[in-house]
Amino acid sequence: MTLSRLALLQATASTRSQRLCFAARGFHTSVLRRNDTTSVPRRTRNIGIIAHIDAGKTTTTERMLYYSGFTRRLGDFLPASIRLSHTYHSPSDVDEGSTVTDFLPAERARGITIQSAAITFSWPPAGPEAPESSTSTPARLSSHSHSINLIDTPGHADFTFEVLRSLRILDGAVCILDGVAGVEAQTEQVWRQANHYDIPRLVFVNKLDRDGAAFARTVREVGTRLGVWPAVCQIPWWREADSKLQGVGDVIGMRALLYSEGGDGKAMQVFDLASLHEYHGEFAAELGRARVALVELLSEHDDDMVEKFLEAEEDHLAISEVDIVNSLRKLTCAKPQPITPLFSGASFRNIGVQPLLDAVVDLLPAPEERPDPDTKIGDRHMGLNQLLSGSVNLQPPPSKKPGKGRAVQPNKATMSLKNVETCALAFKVVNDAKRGVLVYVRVYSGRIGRNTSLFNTNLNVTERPSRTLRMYANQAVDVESIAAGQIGVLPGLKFARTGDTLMAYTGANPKVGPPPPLNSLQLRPIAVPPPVFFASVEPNSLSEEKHLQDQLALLLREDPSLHVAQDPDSGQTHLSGMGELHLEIARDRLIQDLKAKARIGNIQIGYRETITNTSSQQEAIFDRDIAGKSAKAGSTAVVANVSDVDPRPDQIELDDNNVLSLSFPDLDDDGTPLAEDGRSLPENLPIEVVRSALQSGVSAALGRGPSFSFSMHSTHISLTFDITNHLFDSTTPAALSSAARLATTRALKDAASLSGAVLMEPVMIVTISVDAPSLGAVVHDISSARGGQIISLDGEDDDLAYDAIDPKRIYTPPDPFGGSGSGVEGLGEMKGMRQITARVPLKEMVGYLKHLRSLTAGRGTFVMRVDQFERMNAQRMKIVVGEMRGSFE
Ligand SMILES: Nc1nc2c(ncn2[C@@H]2O[C@H](COP(=O)(O)OP(=O)(O)OP(=O)(O)O)[C@@H](O)[C@H]2O)c(=O)[nH]1
Repeated sequence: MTLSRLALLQATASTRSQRLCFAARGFHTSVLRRNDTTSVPRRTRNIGIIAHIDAGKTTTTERMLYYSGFTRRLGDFLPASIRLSHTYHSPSDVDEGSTVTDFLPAERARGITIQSAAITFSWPPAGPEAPESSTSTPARLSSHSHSINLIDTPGHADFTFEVLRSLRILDGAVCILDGVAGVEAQTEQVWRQANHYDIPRLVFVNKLDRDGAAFARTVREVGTRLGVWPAVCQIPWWREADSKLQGVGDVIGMRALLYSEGGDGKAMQVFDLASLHEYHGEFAAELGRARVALVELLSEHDDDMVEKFLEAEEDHLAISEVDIVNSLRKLTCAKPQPITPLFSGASFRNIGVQPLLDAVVDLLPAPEERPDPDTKIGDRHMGLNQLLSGSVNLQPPPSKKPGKGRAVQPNKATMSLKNVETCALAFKVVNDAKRGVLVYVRVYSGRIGRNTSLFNTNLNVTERPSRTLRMYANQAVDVESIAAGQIGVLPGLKFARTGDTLMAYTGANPKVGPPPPLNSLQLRPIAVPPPVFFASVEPNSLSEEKHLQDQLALLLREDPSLHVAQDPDSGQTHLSGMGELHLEIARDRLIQDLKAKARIGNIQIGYRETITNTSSQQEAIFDRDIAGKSAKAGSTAVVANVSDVDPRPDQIELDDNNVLSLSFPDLDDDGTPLAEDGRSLPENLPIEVVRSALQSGVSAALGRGPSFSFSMHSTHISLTFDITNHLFDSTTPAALSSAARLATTRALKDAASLSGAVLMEPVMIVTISVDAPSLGAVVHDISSARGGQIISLDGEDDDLAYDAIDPKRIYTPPDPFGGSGSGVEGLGEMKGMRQITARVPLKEMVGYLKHLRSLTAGRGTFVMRVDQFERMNAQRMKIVVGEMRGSFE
């Protein structure tokens, strides 16, 4: 018998028919203790909250912080312990714009979450008020205080990259659904991304207090649209008289929690099954049915549960709470996840949040229980621990050119692994008005202390944090160090950007860093999606230019899905991003928060250019002074469309499907002259430096197409650096880069002059949710007026559709508003909202939300992502070019 159940029964023994009124275990508020034992990895949970926009992520997070004792009032801006020294008074809640996690001014103004904030708190609360029962009895994990690092992720489609960036450092996630809207398009998108990273997930069906709440339908949609069996662990408890949500039934612990109406949710009445039978017999019977369904579902996937069931003499209700939790935990952390534990409530009404927190601790994994983190060196992937244990051969393959292979010292690379002390991933950079730039890191091995030298493997620089902090929303607390499995914050770093890998390495000159190939190690690399919108940025005056460039650089450190390109001829700066809202927010951040004095032009679509012809060979010799010193270098370029060139094994993949092939006719792979008496590269120009300088020159040239100044797409560049004609005494990396840029630009112009430019446009995969009566009008609008192509209705022909889950086999309790529980008759209601998936050019989607709303009486929503860039036909190009000319005038 578990302690909580024991306590419950003791309490019920005296006045069995009376209802009990006490704060349930772990549901106390208490003083937050920062130096408790919760930094132990197995007592840590790194979790995120994911969902569709407005599902209630921020409200639920606020409640979590409140119940954990982190804030003293619902919606308090500052954590309780820090607030004591401030005289800060704030209104409450998202609607009033004062929540803890949405703290950027732009977020407050818009009432949506833009940047994910990382917050640490304890659950159950640590400190003297924490329950003492836990240490002696191995009951549920949630009877011990755990440290929860919570990342609040944004729900808007424009911030998908921000969600991805957070997902990769999470060990688990809570997916919040709106109990009225059900599974929405953005949720599906994020769910799939979480599948990609194998993130164990729980579901919380929120907003069940609202009229029209449909728990049963939402549960079934979890199965049919997210492709995972919903394991209903908590059912809503509707009031008999008026069907208002009053509490929840805990299917794991077989008890019911009754919340007082209008209360803060801390105190609740707890009924065990016997007293529930007396109080609300029908609900007690439903709780029993839910338990049967849960045990049946677990048994289908977990043989241990079958055994427990047999041990319990086939009585579903007799299986212990701990056995249920163990089975749920095992299946939640399985790869792929076959079931998702599902909870219910209404965080705005303070119902159901504490059991959800218990579930986070009980069912989601500790960092050490997660698979070995994906690591990349060159183009090879491996687990970090696998790498650090020395079981990966890091030797480069022998040179293919005969007779020129250099003997590599055996085990040299492997030996250097023992010097890797720490590996961490910078997953977020924020410019804090008070503390300067803060870099959020997740540490994967070792620990980061104050002054640890960190080598940035993306930028090849070493830097040291001035302090090590834990972040409590926008409040920072100093800590000695940040250990493996933890999330922390480093101030004082000047270069680290979101997504960079940081490594502490002993025994090397900090300026040089670890030896190759370790110096290129990447933790959990992600591909940055292509930007599809841009706007010009111009300083208000010349004197503002430097400040503007600094602030743009900061913006890019914060958000690598933004791009800044400078046109060397016009001097114009272009800021590009993934969506209209993305750029609008970037603009606000630049002007309002970072105080850049600049004008931002209209937001326009970022088309691409391509070529259909192969250029002639174009040679360029760069010969000019750079920083007062003469600099000279040369190179030769030929460009073609990628489809016209056979792929080479050593080609370099660049952004936008561009490909670079570098040729060194008189050098070996490692830079050694092929001829015995051949000229070699000078010491200050090793082959890696030459390669990287040439590549950066080519990338710069590709940023500006020959006809419309859009970036190039699907272009193959053959660049030749021949030591006899292109290397001079004054050759420097900067000169090499300039020569490569010049040669590539000339080749692009030559190719375009032969056949004219071709524009490419972003084509999106659009998922639209509409009410059934509007379906016809929306489909017609997409396919005729917008030139879109319908791919599927209700995900039927979608490649990604899940077909293994039969909604008739999903258990659900009945809904109070006419909906029904399990059974075929309940399925008709799922047709309430229909889903259209289509491919549509982005140009046709600009301003679409407003139009969709008018077609659907305000009920339609959509999300979209880039499918690919496609060549425009001549007629379409004429229209687009005409419009562009108009907008340029
Ligand atoms: N009735 C009801 N309203 C809720 C509940 N939870 C949240 N809301 C309301 O729903 C709206 C959106 O809530 P948020 O918490 O900001 O949602 P979010 O998911 O964080 O939204 P984004 O940050 O924009 O993605 C607000 O008006 C909340 O007050 C609930 O349980 N019941």
